[in-house]
Amino acid sequence: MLKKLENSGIFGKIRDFSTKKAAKGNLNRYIQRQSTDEFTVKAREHNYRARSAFKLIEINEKFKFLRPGITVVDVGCAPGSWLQVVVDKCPNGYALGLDLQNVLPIRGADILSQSDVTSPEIQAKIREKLQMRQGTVDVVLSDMAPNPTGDSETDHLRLIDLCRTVFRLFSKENTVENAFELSRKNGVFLCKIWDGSGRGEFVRELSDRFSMVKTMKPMACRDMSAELYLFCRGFR
Ligand SMILES: C[S@@+](CC[C@H](N)C(=O)[O-])C[C@H]1O[C@@H](n2cnc3c(N)ncnc32)[C@H](O)[C@@H]1O
Repeated sequence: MLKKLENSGIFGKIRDFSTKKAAKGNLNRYIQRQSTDEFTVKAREHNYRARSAFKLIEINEKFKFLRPGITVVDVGCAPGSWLQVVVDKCPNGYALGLDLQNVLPIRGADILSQSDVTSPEIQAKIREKLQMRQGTVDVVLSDMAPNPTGDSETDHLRLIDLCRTVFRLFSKENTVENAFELSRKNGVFLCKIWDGSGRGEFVRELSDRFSMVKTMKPMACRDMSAELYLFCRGFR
């Protein structure tokens, strides 16, 4: 990759030699981090499908919300590393994952591939699957990421919108036809956002419905990334 960039002439545009050397050095370090960073290596060792497994593991170590026997819905689950963690931490529970993309099967999880959470038909399917269980959900996870447009503010607002769609699906006074119920006994909603101007308002909306809303950036998030996780507990 470094060679390709060199050939593209990008470094030729930097006149100052020391700056050029520093830029190449930074990029080299970045490329190395991509393929060998601690979490990528650990993910391979533990057979997780993605390094993001360690984000959920860290958040769970802090808040201890994944436990045996619970029902978990994981929205935007592909390739499936969060689901792998859920299945592992919640034996005898029920894990339902869905994603726009195809997701390879995971033993112990129910998966809806090629499924858009904003579609009423898919929402009806989720509700149907949950009704076959006890009906309420203990934990709703959303690690969704829409395709980036390149404009960070637009991307930020689109992701908040997606998170809001999920939030409204289990909200008490919602009028969404296919809503399902989040447990009032310590129900948890964990969602990823990309930081930006709409964060405050969304956190306020969540705070109206949850007794606790915490913002965190797990160690496995890449340094440059604007991603943050909102952990909400105590649904009312
Ligand atoms: C960062 S990945 C999730 C990684 C996953 N947590 C894991 O650990 O394997 C984000 C996913 O969100 C999905 N996604 C984006 N918009 C979606 C939507 N409207 N409905 C369902 N999934 C969506 C994408 O297809 C993508 O696979």
